[in-house]
Amino acid sequence: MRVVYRNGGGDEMAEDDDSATFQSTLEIHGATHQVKLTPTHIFWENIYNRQPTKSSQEEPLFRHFAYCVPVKEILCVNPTYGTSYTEDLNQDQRSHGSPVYIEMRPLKPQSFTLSYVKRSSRFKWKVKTITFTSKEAYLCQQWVFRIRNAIDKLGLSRPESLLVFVNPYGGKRRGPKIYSEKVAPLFEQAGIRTDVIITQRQNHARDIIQTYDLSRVDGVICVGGDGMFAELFNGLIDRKNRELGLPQCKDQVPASTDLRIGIIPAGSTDAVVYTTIGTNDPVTSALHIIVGDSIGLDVAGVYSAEQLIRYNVTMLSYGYYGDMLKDSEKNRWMGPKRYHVSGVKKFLSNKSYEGEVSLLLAPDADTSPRDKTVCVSGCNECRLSQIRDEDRIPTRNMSASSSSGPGTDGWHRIRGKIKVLSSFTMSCRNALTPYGMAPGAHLGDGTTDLMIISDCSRANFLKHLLRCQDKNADHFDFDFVQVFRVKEFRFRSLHDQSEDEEDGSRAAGITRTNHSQGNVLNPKVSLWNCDGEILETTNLHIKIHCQLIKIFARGIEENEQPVQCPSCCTSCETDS
Ligand SMILES: Nc1ncnc2c1ncn2[C@@H]1O[C@H](COP(=O)(O)OP(=O)(O)OP(=O)(O)O)[C@@H](O)[C@H]1O
Repeated sequence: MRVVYRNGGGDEMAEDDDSATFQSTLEIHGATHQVKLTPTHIFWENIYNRQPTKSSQEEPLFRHFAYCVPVKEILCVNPTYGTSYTEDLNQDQRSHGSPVYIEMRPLKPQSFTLSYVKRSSRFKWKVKTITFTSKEAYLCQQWVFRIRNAIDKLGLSRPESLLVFVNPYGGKRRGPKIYSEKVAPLFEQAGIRTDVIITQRQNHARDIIQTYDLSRVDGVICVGGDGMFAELFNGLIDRKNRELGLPQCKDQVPASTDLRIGIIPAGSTDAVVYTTIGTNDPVTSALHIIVGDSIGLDVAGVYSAEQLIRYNVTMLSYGYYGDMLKDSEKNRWMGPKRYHVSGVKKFLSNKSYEGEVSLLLAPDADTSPRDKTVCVSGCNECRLSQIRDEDRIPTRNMSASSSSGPGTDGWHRIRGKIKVLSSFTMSCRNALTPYGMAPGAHLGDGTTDLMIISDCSRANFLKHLLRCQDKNADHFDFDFVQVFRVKEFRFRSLHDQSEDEEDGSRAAGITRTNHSQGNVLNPKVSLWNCDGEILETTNLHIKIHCQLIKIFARGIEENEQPVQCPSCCTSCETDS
């Protein structure tokens, strides 16, 4: 028999005949249910609600609705005990009766609660708790044991201990409140130990990571925005490579970090959580951490004169977005609205900057930034890229379609007045651009989507900006916009006297540099916006490192739809 099962994320087909490892009848709200456990799912259905097939055409499917939860999305299962005798005594009896109480509880559980992930509105997860009861206490003990065993057998690598950094300064400054009210109780319920540090200053978290005993934790969490996340992964990559004695320079592939990073969104943009989970809901992020999700993210190494400046994962942008960020820092008190104010100011100033972009196209360019395919959970392109990267298969070179052809070294060169030069290592979804600034970019394919907007009129630039917010429009489809999927690129300003250092001596060690501070005063050069932080070095060389870090997420879930509870459902209980 096959049954259509229903969980919070949509109807799901699952075989329930042969693979049941445990089953019995149990009661939910006094109604008898048939409950089954298989290695991957737990199912329950009200045995009196079975709907026989209406016609023979429905065979072999015996279609009726039951409930199904994947074992990997069970948060915890706990026995519950009946009320104690003393709880039945009223306050008067307690205070004036016998000074000594003997607590009398049933020794064995007569019920157990199952807490699991339930999908609510788009991409959002919440906790659902349901209580199963039985007159046979032994049966409840067995269920708790079997379900815990099923979770263990999946080998999910769920965290037991976490180092948590809370940024009290980012976004609307609600990080500490979000953590203590929405996230800490969930970690506690899941039995996760935490060491919580409220950051006191910029780079505080990065400094702590350099010396903290990381062997004690299974992950590092930031409660903050993209800037805070960047601090954490920069700190972790630094630490790993320092311990291995690897220099962080352009020609050295950095070692990847083992510890996963979790992000509880409390920033202004939260592009990483929007792109990897689909929503900036703190509870959803906490639940992805608790169930032990994992996904690899590409990291762009940003180098100047061969030396590493920093690592980047979202947007790295020169021109308009750099100027806008610089201006917005003065208005941090406005919260996220500061970006709108500065965006308008910089739009009106309509500046472009002369420079040269050199780029090396992605070697396995079966995909393009303008593909309509979106990187989703379990993305095949990212999986293949990781295998290719591990095997280091020699790559072929492709010619660019709209740039000057490659030189003998395989590099394409584009020179001119540039309004925006943006590299998107992920699609960079956010509240304003729901499909992201680079909708086709992948999380882990070892490439970045490089957009070049040439000098253009304000009206044309406005058209482009408006299209970024329209999911049906292609904001790359203008003659002043070019986009390439690249593995590596360089930028050189035609007006930066202070930096012709690409051929300088190779740096060793992990010292990070920030050259040419003098450029801040040079009106002919702009700044870089690197994951929402300002970089004042103008001439940069960028290299993408495939899936260098791992985070607690699974990517955007395709076809995810909330499901309305049918009226027959007896399973709905408390949402915590
Ligand atoms: N106590 C603190 N005081 C000042 N700055 C801090 C403090 N703690 C952390 N920071 C810094 O605050 C910066 C911004 O933080 P965060 O990324 O969390 O918020 P945001 O910039 O508002 O959000 P987003 O990056 O998503 O736009 C980070 O660079 C971080 O280093």
